[in-house]
Amino acid sequence: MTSPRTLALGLTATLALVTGGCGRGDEPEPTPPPPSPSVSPGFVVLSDVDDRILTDIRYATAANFVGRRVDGYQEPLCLLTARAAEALRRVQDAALAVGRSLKVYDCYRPQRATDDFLHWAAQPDQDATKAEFYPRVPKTELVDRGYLGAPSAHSRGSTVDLTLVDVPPPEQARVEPGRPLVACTALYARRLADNSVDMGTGFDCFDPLSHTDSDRVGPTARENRRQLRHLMTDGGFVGYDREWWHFRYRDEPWPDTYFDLPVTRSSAG
Ligand SMILES: C[C@@H](N)C(=O)N[C@H](C)C(=O)O
Ligand SMILES: [Zn+2]
Repeated sequence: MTSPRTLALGLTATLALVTGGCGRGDEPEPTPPPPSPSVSPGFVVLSDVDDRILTDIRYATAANFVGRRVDGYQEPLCLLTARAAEALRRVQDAALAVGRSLKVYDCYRPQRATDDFLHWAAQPDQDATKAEFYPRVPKTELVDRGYLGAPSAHSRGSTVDLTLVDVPPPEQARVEPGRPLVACTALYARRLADNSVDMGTGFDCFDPLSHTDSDRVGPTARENRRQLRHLMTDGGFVGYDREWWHFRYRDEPWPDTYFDLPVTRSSAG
């Protein structure tokens, strides 16, 4: 069993303390983790708890802001603490009752994946995905502006990135490598093919337009964001003012522990 890491890791810990990571808005400030015990997080695979929830684990593919599979994502699975997964199952019940389904983009995120993000963010020349994912924000500012958490609540196993999809779900087009990049801030019909409802921006669009309460998105997107937030808040999750897709389970079992197990079925249990 890989033990959780303390994050007394120089750059990562320094960034966490200096920037507050995703500690803005509704999210509490991340506290420096204590020396980590050797504990098993008790993760479950979300589809084992609720196979009605759609999954599109972008960091296990090249369809993400880094432009390649991210370190630690060995399988396209959503791992979560049992508590968060059960809560999400209840949110899915409520979503289906209003004709919509949840679709998760990211769940538990190993610390090595955050390290990969930070390493990528520190390479100004690796800007191949800028036109799509952060067209108006310099990559060197992604951490300071709160779009990348360091450390990230995702590594505690009870935080999810997700959206809403109509039921029955429209077909999702395959994302072709080498496709022309379209800004995530573009109109719904022009953005990266995704079967989700219009949220005003694509997922992982690092831009002020993604701020949950932005008044610069259209009325449909505003209503869809309100609906997602309402469903998640009622289910015990806390949103984040910088990213409409990011929610942390309020009663998380590991509020101070950051794990580094890879995303693979054998990390559950
Ligand atoms: C990278 C994005 N999907 C996200 O989750 N951002 C927050 C701030 C995080 O990294 O914790
Ligand atoms: Zn997130």
